Amino acid sequence: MQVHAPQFILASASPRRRELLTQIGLHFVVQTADVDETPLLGETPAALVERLAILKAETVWNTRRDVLNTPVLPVLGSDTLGILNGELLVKPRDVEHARQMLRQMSGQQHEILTAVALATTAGVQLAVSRSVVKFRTITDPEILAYWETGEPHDKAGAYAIQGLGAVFVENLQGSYSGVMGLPLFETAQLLAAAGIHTL
Ligand SMILES: Cc1cn([C@H]2C[C@H](O)[C@@H](COP(=O)(O)OP(=O)(O)OP(=O)(O)O)O2)c(=O)[nH]c1=O
Repeated sequence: MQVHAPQFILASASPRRRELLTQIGLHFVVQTADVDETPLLGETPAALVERLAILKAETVWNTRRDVLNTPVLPVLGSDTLGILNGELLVKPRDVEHARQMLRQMSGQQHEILTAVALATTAGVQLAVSRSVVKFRTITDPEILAYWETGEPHDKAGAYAIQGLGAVFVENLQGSYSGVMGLPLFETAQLLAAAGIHTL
């Protein structure tokens, strides 16, 4: 088996982000950043998603610098959230919260924002992907059955486009990988600007 040297550090616990980066042939190590994801008072969703992506990247960047006191590999951080009628769609706290979000999303369009931040010795570079997702009508029994599968528990907006949740998605305008948690077009551009190429 060939062992590849890591090209960067992924500051994320999300298996989806690992999967997407592996899909485009990148080699990386994971160091998770446990950050407080609570919105600040009056903070817009766009400002929140950018702040959290930067915070995740910078948190890991700073720990690496403290521990090693040497320049380190670039650090990639990311955050995903949804917006419906100006309200945030985050990870559900419980079945009631998921039910409340999915009822509102039923038959409607919502937006998914994913921000990607790359920390390097040159500072932090940021890219944001914005997608519009249209859901078909979803019934209450479907919402409960979906909750029982476990899939929505750790997903922004309480669904996964890459999973069973795909059956709710009538159409999508934007980035499929962005909705899934890491927009590959924007991520590849950020990495390329830091000298990390996929092709
Ligand atoms: C909308 C949607 C979200 N998601 C996921 C992507 C993210 O993992 C998650 C949103 O939570 P995030 O806080 O962005 O990420 P995370 O907590 O999973 O990982 P970390 O903070 O360590 O980076 O929702 C899907 O997997 N599919 C989808 O269709």
